[in-house]
Amino acid sequence: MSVVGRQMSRSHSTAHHHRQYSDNFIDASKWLQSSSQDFGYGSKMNRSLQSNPSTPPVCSRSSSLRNVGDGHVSPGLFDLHSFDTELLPRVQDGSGYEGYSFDQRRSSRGRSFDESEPNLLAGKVGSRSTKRLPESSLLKSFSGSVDKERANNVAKIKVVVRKRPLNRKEMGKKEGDIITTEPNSNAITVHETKMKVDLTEYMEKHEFVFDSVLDEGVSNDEVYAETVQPVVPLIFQRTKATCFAYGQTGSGKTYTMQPLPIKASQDILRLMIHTYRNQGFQLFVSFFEIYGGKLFDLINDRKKLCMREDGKQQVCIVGLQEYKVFDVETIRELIERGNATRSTGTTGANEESSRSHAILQLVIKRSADGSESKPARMVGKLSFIDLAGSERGADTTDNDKQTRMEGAEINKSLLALKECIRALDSDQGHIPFRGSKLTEVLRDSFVGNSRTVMISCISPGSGSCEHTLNTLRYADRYEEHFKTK
Ligand SMILES: Nc1ncnc2c1ncn2[C@@H]1O[C@H](COP(=O)(O)OP(=O)(O)OP(=O)(O)O)[C@@H](O)[C@H]1O
Repeated sequence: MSVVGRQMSRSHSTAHHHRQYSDNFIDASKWLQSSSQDFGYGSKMNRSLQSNPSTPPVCSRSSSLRNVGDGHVSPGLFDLHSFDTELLPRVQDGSGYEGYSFDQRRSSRGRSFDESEPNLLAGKVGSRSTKRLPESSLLKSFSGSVDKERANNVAKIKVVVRKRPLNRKEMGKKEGDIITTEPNSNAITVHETKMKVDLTEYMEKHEFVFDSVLDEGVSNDEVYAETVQPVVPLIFQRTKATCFAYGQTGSGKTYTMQPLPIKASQDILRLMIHTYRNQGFQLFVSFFEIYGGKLFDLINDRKKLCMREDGKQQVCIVGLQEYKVFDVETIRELIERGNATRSTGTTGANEESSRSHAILQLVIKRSADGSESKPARMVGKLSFIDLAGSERGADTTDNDKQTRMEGAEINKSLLALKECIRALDSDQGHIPFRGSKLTEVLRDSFVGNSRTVMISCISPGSGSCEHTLNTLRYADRYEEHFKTK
């Protein structure tokens, strides 16, 4: 298998096993899940949600054809391919950082970005120093030729493993931590207890190597710096980037994915305000889920969506609401709204959300000349996907027909996703995106100038050994090594 983009170096060490026990856990809420349906939007929110409830009319050839309340579905508000990125001229180089502080501007509204961090990271006490790119370096390093160089340096595919701490339940069951990581290494070892025919126990070690291994001491800020932050500037350069969280239920997918879009939109807005100031970039958010092979808009009352292919075999999600956003607070509120819909929608509680794939997209658009009066077209896109629990794919033997069918659908989509990532990894011309709804929806993220980050989340307890091995094998791009003792 090709080693395209293999990154063996680490930006930080995994040495510090400052274990965080379940007391540090926040409740297993879904993405920024809100307990209330009433979000108490302030005036700013009302403006953002009501006056910009969707792709503005100027932005899309299809945008004027809105989805109407009587269930009639008209050409979509959000058409993944209606914006031909190739028609756009490359954006001008950044106009430079002018010392204008976005945080200062935000603080005039009484709350800065960084003040909001604790909400996102609640319950996670980072045991390491946070390794974020300083703002100035983020802004300065992405202009002109540096952009191109950096784009080439960002791996096309990056696979990161994140191990969470043992939780109270696992400790209660006296489960041991069977995962070890090495300092300054991207290797991870699973210690599996096995039994011989004479019933004596032996240990089989499974060693894997990934692009990056993040142990239980790594904070969400560090996860962001290691995964999504490097690709953020690239989406201004016509890149489509996708970040997945894969793993069994309870392994930390939501905990990991939850803060990433907020952090990414902070950086996107910073770049729009500083580096690409006055260049007409606009940021849009959409949030939907794939449940049982069907699409639902999470920020539009779980409205059922349909996917169509146009004459050019380009996929459109008909009716998906897309919100133009100007600040992180609005994005946060939209995500909360989506999460609340996801977990309290007609299909039920959290249990169900681990059977759906949640897809949040940040899309950057710009008109050909950067003016607001001309239709804006997609420049780049960043998709965050909180995948269904991987073990749900095995629900195919369940007695309940619905569960079996859901399991089969999840299985199909996770396998199709793996096939697509493998095809990308080995630079195959043909990418089998037709294998499932999930991969079809993500079609444009796999073709052309794309970046993919897969975060494999694993539980450390001995009771999860089989699922952990399955997750690591799913993500494995290199060779797995076995040792017994
Ligand atoms: N790295 C971590 N540090 C501390 N707590 C964590 C970490 N990862 C996950 N947790 C906690 O573990 C629990 C399960 O995590 P989470 O809900 O993110 O799992 P999940 O993989 O999304 O599950 P599902 O597939 O059911 O949605 C939560 O209480 C969460 O706060």
